[in-house]
Amino acid sequence: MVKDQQAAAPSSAVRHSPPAHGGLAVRQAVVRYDDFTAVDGVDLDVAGGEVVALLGPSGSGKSSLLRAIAGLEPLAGGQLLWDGEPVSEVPVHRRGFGLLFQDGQLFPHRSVAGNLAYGLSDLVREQRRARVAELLELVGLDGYGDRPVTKLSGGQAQRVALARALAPSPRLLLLDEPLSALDRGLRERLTGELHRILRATGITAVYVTHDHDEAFTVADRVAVLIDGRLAQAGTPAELWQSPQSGEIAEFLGYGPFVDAETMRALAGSGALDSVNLDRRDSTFALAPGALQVSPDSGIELEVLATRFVRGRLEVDLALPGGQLATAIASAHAPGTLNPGDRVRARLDPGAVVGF
Ligand SMILES: Nc1ncnc2c1ncn2[C@@H]1O[C@H](COP(=O)(O)OP(=O)(O)OP(=O)(O)O)[C@@H](O)[C@H]1O
Repeated sequence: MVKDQQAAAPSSAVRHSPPAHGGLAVRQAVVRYDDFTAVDGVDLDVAGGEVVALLGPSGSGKSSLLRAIAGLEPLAGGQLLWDGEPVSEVPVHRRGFGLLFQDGQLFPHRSVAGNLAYGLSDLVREQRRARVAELLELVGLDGYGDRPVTKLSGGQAQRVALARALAPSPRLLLLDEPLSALDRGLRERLTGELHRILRATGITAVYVTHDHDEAFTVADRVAVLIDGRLAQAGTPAELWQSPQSGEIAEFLGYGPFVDAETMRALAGSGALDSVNLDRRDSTFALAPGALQVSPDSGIELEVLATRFVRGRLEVDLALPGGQLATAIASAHAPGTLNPGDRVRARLDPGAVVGF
């Protein structure tokens, strides 16, 4: 697999702006394992220079679709086009696509520079050296060229793996959960880094993740897969503002879900007419932070538990229907609210969607 990836047609320059042409079209893609259908008629377009995240719960078919795009899994139906040309029958190493997996699969016996230079054998020595230096700078590892890869931290190793995947300037970069083996803090930092690096190269990319925050940070558009089908695709803002089903909203981090009666109690009269709410809806989903503890107005609710998270107090409250909802108590110091206390809470109607 690594060999195939490295054999992808190399070229010498990092692109610093999106290509004028190029783009992937997935048409009615089907991936089957025996009689189990893992990807079920997915249509997806990725324009040149665009980063699209495939987001979905475990087992929703994200990796299967990515592997089919790479050519590592055959399509049982549908088509893949690059720049309008069919590529479904093109072997992996001739697609010109780069791959990056959770475990970057570096060559352990080579140095950092040796790993990066592997796919650059068509360049003369000086060009190769310059390209390796350029890539190390791009991923924030200036001066690490001589390091054995066995002496890198997990985060550094994934940066090297990314640089190696970018080295031959693939026309499409396919990333499968590239940060999921790292701990949370590092993952959050590297997510922002990845966003910067992908933008700086102007590369076209498909990024598989089950983490909505990661998808929203890295991608221009997000395609949500559920049970092998494309449930919804849009920009992060479009998805967040208008999830098309409760299932998608839940997966994006909305919750709790409340009925219209509870919603009316929370919102107060009139609030159901505000932008996002429709009186015909029967279920409403609250975004994280939709409820705020307020000293002087709002509905009175009982405190069930409190937590101090990232410098602010979060309070679990019992809603009128008995459900639990977390509110932010920005004006309260830790220890000033306790289980059993009653507080007032206000709802931000813009942070609620109805179904
Ligand atoms: N080689 C295989 N043989 C049989 N079934 C498979 C194979 N690979 C995946 N599957 C099944 O296909 C479905 C989709 O798997 P896939 O790995 O594509 O999902 P995913 O969304 O990437 O999940 P995860 O986030 O857990 O990696 C799952 O039910 C999985 O068990």
